[in-house]
Amino acid sequence: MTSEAGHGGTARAATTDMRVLREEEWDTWYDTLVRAFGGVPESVEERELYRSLTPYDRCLGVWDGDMCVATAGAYDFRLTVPGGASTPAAGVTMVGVSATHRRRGILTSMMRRLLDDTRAEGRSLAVLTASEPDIYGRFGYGVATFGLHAEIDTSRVRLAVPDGTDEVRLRYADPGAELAVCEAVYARTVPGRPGMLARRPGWERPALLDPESERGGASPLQCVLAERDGEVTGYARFRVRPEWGHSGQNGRVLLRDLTAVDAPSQAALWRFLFGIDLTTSLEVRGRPVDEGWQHLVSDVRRCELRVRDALYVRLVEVGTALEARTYQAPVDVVFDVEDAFCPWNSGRWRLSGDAKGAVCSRTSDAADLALSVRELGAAYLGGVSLAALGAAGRVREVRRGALTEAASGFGSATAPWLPHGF
Ligand SMILES: CC(=O)SCCNC(=O)CCNC(=O)[C@H](O)C(C)(C)COP(=O)(O)OP(=O)(O)OC[C@H]1O[C@@H](n2cnc3c(N)ncnc32)[C@H](O)[C@@H]1OP(=O)(O)O
Repeated sequence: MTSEAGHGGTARAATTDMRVLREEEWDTWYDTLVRAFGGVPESVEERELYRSLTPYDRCLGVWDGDMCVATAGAYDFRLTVPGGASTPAAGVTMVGVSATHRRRGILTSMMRRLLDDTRAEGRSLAVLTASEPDIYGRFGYGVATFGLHAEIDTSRVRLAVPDGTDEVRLRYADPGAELAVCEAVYARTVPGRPGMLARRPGWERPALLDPESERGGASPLQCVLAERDGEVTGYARFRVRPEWGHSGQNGRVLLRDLTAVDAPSQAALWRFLFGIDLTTSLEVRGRPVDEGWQHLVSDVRRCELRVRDALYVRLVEVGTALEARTYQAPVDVVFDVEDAFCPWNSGRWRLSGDAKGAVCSRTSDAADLALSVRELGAAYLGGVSLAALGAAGRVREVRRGALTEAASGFGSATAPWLPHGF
C-alpha cells in the first residue's frame, strides 16, 4: 500500500496498490507511462521494441482500483566503472505517475521499493536518466556524466586528420545486415570508458529504430563502416535531411551514433560526416565530452558546443560500490557519508585503493571528508571532481589535504559517457 498522506497539506482519501507488473497488464501500464509523458503515441515499432525489453520482474505498477496510475522499472545493466570492470547496475526507467495522482508520494514509494529490491539482489549501483534534473537528488542520485551536443557548420569548419586516416576504407552498409559487425566494434570499446553499458540481450535494437513517422523529412537510417587491413574498426549511423534554399543546398547530417576502436578510424568517419555532398551542417547529440574530433577542427566556435546532464548514479551499497572500481592515484581516506533515503550507508567508511584495487569498510576512525551519497554518486565515474564539489561547498574537508588526495584518486583520464538512453 502506498502512503496517501497528501503533500502541501491536502489529505487524499484513496488508497493505491503497488505490485510487480504482469505480462497481461503491459498495454494498460505502458499507456499510463506514455500519458505521463504527454500522451503522444509512439510508433508501433518503438512500442513493440520496449514491450520486448520490459523487465517484468523488476517493473512496478501502482493501481487505484482497476486504474493503473503509476509505472516504474529497472533494467538489469552492466556498467563500466573506472579501471574497466563491468559492474551490475539497476537501470531505473519508465517512471510515470498520472497527473491525477501526482505529489502524494507515489514516486517516493516506487523509489523506495526499487532501491530496496536492488540492494536485495546484491547490486550496488542504480543509474538513470532524468526527465527533469530536479527529481532524483532527493533519492541520492548525483549527475555523473554529461553529453556533448554540437551544431557544426561544416561549410566553414575543416577537419585536420591524424596519420593513418587515409588508409581507412569506408563503405556504405545496410544497418540491419551489418548489425553484428557493428556490435563487435561496440563491444571492443565498452571496457575503455566509464559509463559504457555492456550490451544486454535485445539492447542492440534501439540503435536501429527507424520509424518513418519520426524522420521529420530526413532519410532512413544510413550506416557507413570503417575498415583497416580488412577488419571493421568503426561505424557511423546517421540520417541526412536535404534542404534547398534560395542560395542553394543546405542539407543537414544528423548523427545517431559513431563508434571506432582507434583514432584514424574515428577521424575517417568524422571527415566523412563533415563532407557529405549537398550538406552544410552536422548535428550531434550526447557525445563524450572529451571526444577527439574537437581537437581536429579548425574552428571550435562554429561547432556550437553545449553540454547536458546525462547519467545519474546512486550508490546503493557504498562499500561494495567503492570497491568495484579502481583509483588512478593512491587514496586512503575516511568518508563520513550522509544518506537519509538509504540509511544503511550513513556513517564512516575507510577507502584504501589504487590503480590495482580497493578495500572499503566501516570504520570508527575520524572522518577526513564529509559528504552526502549524492556527491559520491556524482564523483563515482570520475567525470565530476570531488575537488570541484568541495569548492562548491558540497564536500567538507575535515583533514587538510584529503580533498586533493581523494579527487586525484577518483578522477578518470577518459571522461565517463552514457552511450545511449534507456
Ligand atoms: C528515470 C525516469 O524514468 S525519469 C521520468 C520521470 N517521469 C516524468 O517526468 C513523467 C511526468 N512526471 C511524473 O510522472 C511525476 O510528476 C513524477 C514521477 C516526476 C513525480 O511523481 P510524484 O508521485 O508526483 O512524486 P512524489 O509525490 O513522490 O514527490 C516526491 C518529492 O519530489 C518532488 N517532485 C516530484 N516531481 C518533481 C519534479 N518534476 N520537479 C521537482 N520536484 C519534484 C515533490 O514535490 C516531492 O517533494 P517533497 O517530498 O519535498 O514534498
